[in-house]
Amino acid sequence: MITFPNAKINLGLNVVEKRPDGYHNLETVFYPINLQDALEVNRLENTGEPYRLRVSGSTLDGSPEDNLVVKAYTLLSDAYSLPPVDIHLFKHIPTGAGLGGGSSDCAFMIKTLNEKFRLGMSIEEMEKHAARLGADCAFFIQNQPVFATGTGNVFERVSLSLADYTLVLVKPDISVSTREAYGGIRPRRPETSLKEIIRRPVEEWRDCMKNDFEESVFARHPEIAAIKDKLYDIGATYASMTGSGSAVYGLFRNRVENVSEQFAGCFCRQREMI
Ligand SMILES: C[C@@](CO)(OP(=O)(O)O)[C@H](O)COP(=O)(O)OP(=O)(O)OC[C@H]1O[C@@H](n2ccc(N)nc2=O)[C@H](O)[C@@H]1O
Ligand SMILES: Nc1ncnc2c1ncn2[C@@H]1O[C@H](COP(=O)(O)OP(=O)(O)O)[C@@H](O)[C@H]1O
Repeated sequence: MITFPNAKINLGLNVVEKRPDGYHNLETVFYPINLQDALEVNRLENTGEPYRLRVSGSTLDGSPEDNLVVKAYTLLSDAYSLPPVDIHLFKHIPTGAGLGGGSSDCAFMIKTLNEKFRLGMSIEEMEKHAARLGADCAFFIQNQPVFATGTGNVFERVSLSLADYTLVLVKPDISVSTREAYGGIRPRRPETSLKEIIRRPVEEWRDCMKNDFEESVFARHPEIAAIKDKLYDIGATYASMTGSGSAVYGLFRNRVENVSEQFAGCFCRQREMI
């Protein structure tokens, strides 16, 4: 069985408070985008191993046990009797980007195992398992635009469509650690809730929709700030870093000419919004 785990962007991100467990409560809108890995899962016959993982496309650091698709398999193996599996992951979504690629692979692995081996889990059960493996994994179970609170695991559906926009996504060759990014933040509640801001026209977002990670990440990496400025220079209606970075996106009313040349040296993709 083959599925295509997609990336997300954050529309605004407010880190509102630090929790006693060291994590942070946030408010953000998660929005799925058209940039995908591929994940194939088959039964593994006659090898005696519980699983085999092959990764192609871009390389990933760490051993197979560190991979979130294997963590998802291992977690579900504790609760259900699962046969050995042969996993092939084609990585296309850049990592350390704020695009949630690893989290999406994890959630799609849970959905695949549920369907392929008829585990009978409800959406809520799958979300609960996903949330144990990463703060933003649960979003990818339903994969619909949501206003997210808590650590990024409490969702409220929002009726928002950006289907009329073109996305330009630019990821410089810089990785930002999520843990470090949270460390650079002084949490506070925004004056206007994001839930209210997303109801305004996209043209107004530039003046009121903020990603709280930008201040400290841009101070450390001015190259990332320069990408955002350039996206506005070439006509973006709205531009922002996504999540804890380092990818930056622009929403455009029309397609952009020669976009790869404008951001030479960066991973750069242009896609219609979902
Ligand atoms: C910043 C966000 C916003 O969408 O996305 P990304 O930039 O990773 O895509 C998420 O909150 C990232 O979620 P995720 O990437 O799943 O985080 P995890 O692996 O669970 O946590 C990595 C580390 O970040 C910190 N962390 C994470 C989430 C959170 N709400 N508060 C935190 O303080 C913790 O120090 C944790 O050890
Ligand atoms: N299947 C996977 N794909 C990508 N990263 C993974 C995966 N499994 C584990 N990881 C680890 O998770 C970390 C965060 O990955 P990812 O979710 O892609 O980025 P981000 O948190 O920037 O959105 C990476 O540093 C990587 O080592």
